Amino acid sequence: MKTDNKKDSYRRRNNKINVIKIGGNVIEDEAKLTAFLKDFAAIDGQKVLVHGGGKLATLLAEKLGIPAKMHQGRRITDAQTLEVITMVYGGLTNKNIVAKLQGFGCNAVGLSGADANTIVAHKRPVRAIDYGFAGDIDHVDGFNIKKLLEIGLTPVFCAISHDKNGQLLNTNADTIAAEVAIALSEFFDTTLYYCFEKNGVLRNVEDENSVIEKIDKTAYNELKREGIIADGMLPKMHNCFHALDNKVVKVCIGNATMFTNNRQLFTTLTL
Ligand SMILES: Nc1ncnc2c1ncn2[C@@H]1O[C@H](COP(=O)(O)OP(=O)(O)O)[C@@H](O)[C@H]1O
Ligand SMILES: CC(=O)N[C@@H](CCC(=O)OP(=O)(O)O)C(=O)O
Repeated sequence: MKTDNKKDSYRRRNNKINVIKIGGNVIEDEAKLTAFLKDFAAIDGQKVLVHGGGKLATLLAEKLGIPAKMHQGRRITDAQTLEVITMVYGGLTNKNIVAKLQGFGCNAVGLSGADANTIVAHKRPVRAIDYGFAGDIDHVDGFNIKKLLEIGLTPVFCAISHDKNGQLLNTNADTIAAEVAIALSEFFDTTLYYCFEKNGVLRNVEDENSVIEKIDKTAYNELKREGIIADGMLPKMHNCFHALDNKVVKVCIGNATMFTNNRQLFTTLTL
């Protein structure tokens, strides 16, 4: 109890942090990605970026003759696919993002979960589906991430974890963002933003003006039942509520332009 009070008062005194996840459709669009990174660099205070890149991995794998296999939005990651995603997420995408952020004056450091032992996972056990080298997170080292922030660096995570036994694992970027936000909530008041190409959770996925501004758990279940939330939005929202259930203060889903466009609507999740 004593330790909790100490942690809480440390958090209240100092610390707010934004954990921001950017999705694959924005990453794939050079102009949109650059605009987003410029906005991200300009955000005041401490921040962490988590990026996906699933779309680019699919494109490059196919160019190499490795067909992408997905099940319920998760990539089935065989040994060859693991090589591709390591090159794409940990290499090309992560390093490009870090270089662009440096160009915008943000001192970013690119990380996979193996770096500084930040994200430890285990290979998902084979049940009905064998996901191959897909990792389910066991632990995020919020303390090590805080250390990087304290020396003025902005961590930029790709969607790769490791098993502490020499094995890299592919882990969904939305899940990484939620677990990083949860781990940092031990030290900070944490807000988690999921940014993508749409304006938020939409009542009609074809209509960008149909943003649902607030969704609580009851509304979430109803929207699922009505089929309004589907596909990639299902695991994303599951991650949102998981974060809110675990001390993340605020969770929003919105367009990658939401940080500079004051009139932009977005969705806020509440318990
Ligand atoms: N109600 C909804 N509102 C917005 N997007 C939705 C909705 N239902 C399903 N989607 C789909 O979910 C996708 C976002 O999930 P995903 O592709 O996993 O995101 P990301 O690009 O962040 O990885 C959107 O591109 C959209 O096609
Ligand atoms: C296990 C698993 O599915 N990993 C994801 C990681 C990338 C990701 O999440 O990218 P987006 O955010 O752009 O979708 C994948 O390989 O597609």
